[in-house]
Amino acid sequence: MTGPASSERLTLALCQINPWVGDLSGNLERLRAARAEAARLGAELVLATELALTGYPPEDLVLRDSFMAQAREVVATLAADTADGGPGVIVGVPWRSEAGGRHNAALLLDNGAIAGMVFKHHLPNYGVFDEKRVFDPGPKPAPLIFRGWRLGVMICEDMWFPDVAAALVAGGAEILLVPNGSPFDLEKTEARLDHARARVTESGLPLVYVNQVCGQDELVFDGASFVMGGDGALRMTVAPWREAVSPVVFTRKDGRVDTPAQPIPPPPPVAADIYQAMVLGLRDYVTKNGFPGVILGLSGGIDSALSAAVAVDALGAERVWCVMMPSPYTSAESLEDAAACARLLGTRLDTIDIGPAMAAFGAMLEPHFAGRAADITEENLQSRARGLTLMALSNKFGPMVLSTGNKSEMSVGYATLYGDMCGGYSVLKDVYKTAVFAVSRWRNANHPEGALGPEGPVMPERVITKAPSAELRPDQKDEDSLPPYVDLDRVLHLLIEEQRGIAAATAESGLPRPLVERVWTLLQRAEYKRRQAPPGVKISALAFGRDRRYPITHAYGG
Ligand SMILES: Nc1ncnc2c1ncn2[C@@H]1O[C@H](COP(=O)(O)OP(=O)(O)OC[C@H]2O[C@@H]([n+]3cccc(C(=O)O)c3)[C@H](O)[C@@H]2O)[C@@H](O)[C@H]1O
Ligand SMILES: Nc1ncnc2c1ncn2[C@@H]1O[C@H](COP(=O)(O)OP(=O)(O)OP(=O)(O)O)[C@@H](O)[C@H]1O
Ligand SMILES: NC(=O)CC[C@H](N)C(=O)O
Repeated sequence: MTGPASSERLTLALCQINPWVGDLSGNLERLRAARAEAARLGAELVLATELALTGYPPEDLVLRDSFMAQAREVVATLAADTADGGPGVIVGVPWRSEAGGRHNAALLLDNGAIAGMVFKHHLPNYGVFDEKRVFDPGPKPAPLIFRGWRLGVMICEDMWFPDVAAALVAGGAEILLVPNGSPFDLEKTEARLDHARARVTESGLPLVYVNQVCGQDELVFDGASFVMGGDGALRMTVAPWREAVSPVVFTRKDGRVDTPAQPIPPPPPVAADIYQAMVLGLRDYVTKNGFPGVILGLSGGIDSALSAAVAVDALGAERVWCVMMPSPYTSAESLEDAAACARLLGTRLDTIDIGPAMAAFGAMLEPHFAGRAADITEENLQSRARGLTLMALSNKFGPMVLSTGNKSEMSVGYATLYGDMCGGYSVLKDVYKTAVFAVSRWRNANHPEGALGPEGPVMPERVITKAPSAELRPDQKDEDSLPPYVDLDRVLHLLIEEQRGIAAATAESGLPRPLVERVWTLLQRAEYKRRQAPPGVKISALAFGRDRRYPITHAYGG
C-alpha cells in the first residue's frame, strides 16, 4: 500500500504515542511500531511528536554529550529503516547543529537518510518550561520537501507566534505540521485551537497538530491531536488520553490542499478530563518508575476515596492496597465508609489500629510535656503514626505511598508534615476540594474510557455528602478551622490562578476582607510545606511547583 506519494495526494499518519523520557531504544521501537501501523493504513508519511525519540521534556539530560550521541545513533537506525520504501518519518530529537548549537529539532527521514531538518525557533521559558536553559533557538525554518510536497514544520511553541508560520508561507509551504509536547491543563485545549486557528487564518493553509499522550513527573500530556482545514474548521480530532496512529488524506486541487471533514465528537466534560489526567499521570508515574503498585490510607473521607478510585482505574484493583488506621476518634461511619469503598473498588483493605502508637508516644513524651495541655501536637502525632505505618509497609512490601492532599489543603497548609504529607506522588495536589466533590460524583456516574476499575459507583453517596473531617479530635470538622470550601476555593482561585491581590480578590469574591486576608496569609505561610510535598499531577493553569515559584521567605503582604 505504501510508496511514493502521488503528486496530488498525501496520506499522513498522526502518531499520538507515549514516549518514555530517556528510553531511547524503547522509543525507537515505539516509533517503529507506529510506522508499521501507519504503513498498514496506507500512509506515506508519519508525523511524530516533539522530541519523540528522547521523550519530552528531557530537561538537563540533553546537557550530557553521551545522551546527545545516543540520540544521534537512534536517528541513524530509524533513518536506515526508511530505506524500505515505506513511509517517511518526521521525528523530534535533540540535535547538535554543524555550528555546535544544541537544538530542539524535527528531522525528516526518508529513503534511508536524513532528508531535512528544522530547529525550534521559540523556546518556551515560562510556567513549567525551561527550554532556554538547555536549547539554543534555531533560525526561522524553511519548508521540508517530501516527495513533491512542501511541508511547513513548526515545533510546538512555534505555532504560538505568527512569525514562524509566516516564514514557512514565504517559503511556499502547502501544509503546516506541528509536532507537540504540550502539557494538559484546564485552559489548554482552547488556547491550542485559538493559536492554530490564528495561524490558519493568516496563512490559509491546513494545519496538522500532533501531541504526545503520557505522564511525565508532574506533567500529563493528553494527546488530543487534530487537523484543521485552511478555512479554520476542524476536519478531524484524535480521541484524547490514549495512543493512536490516525491517517488523514490530503489532496491538492487547483493549488489548494484539503482533507475531507470527519465527524467531530463533542469535547469531554471538565470532570472527565480532570479524572483522565489523574489516571494517566499516576499510571505512568508508577509504571515508568517500576513500582508494583500503591498503598494509601483509606479514611472513609472523600480525598482518600477518590485517590483510591483513580489508582484502581489506573493500575487495576490488585495493585492498590488500602489501609484503614483507626484511632479512638474514628467514627463507626468512617469505618463503614472505608470498607464500602474498598468493596466497591475490589481492593485489599487492612485495618491497623494506631491506638498503640498514640499510647506509646503519649507515654514517651508525657514527662517532657508535663503541664502542657493537649493541642495540635497530639493531632499531628496521629497523622504521623499513620504516615509512619504506610512508609513501613511501603519499605517492607514495595508499593509506593500515594499521598491524598488536595489543592485547597496544600494552599493553606492544612496537612501534617511527615504525616499525611508522606508519599511519593499525589493525584489531587492540583485539584480544589470543590472539584474533588464534582469529580467524585462524575466518576460514580461514569466509567472512563480505558479505566481498569468497576463500571458502577466507586464510593458510597455518604462519602460525598458528609461534612469533611480529619477526625483528629472528637467531633472535629474541617470547617471549624477553615472557611467553607466554596468560599475558600473561590478566594484561592482568585489569589492563585487569577493572581489577584487582597483588595481585588475581596471585591471580586464579595467575601469579607478579613477572610481574604486570612487566606492570603495561610497561602503565603504554607510555601515551606509545599516545597516538601510529593509531586502531583498538574491540572490547573497554575499549579504549585515549577509553575508557581514563590519564595518561602518574603515580606510581601498582598
Ligand atoms: N517557614 C517555615 N520553614 C520551615 N519550617 C517551618 C516554617 N514554618 C513552620 N515550620 C515548622 O513546621 C512545623 C509545623 O507544621 P506541622 O507539623 O505540619 O503542623 P501544623 O501545620 O502546625 O499543623 C497541621 C495542620 O494540618 C491540619 N491537618 C492535619 C492532618 C490532616 C488534615 C486533613 O484534614 O487533611 C489536616 C491540622 O488540623 C493543622 O491545621 C513546625 O515544626 C514548624 O517549626
Ligand atoms: N482513619 C484513617 N485511616 C486511614 N487513613 C487515614 C485515616 N485518617 C486519615 N487518613 C489518611 O490521611 C489523609 C488525611 O486525612 P484526613 O481525614 O485527616 O483529612 P481529609 O483531607 O479530609 O482526607 P479524607 O477526605 O481522605 O478523609 C487521608 O486522606 C488518609 O489517607
Ligand atoms: N513544548 C512546548 O513548546 C510547549 C509550549 C506550548 N505553549 C504548549 O504548552 O503547548
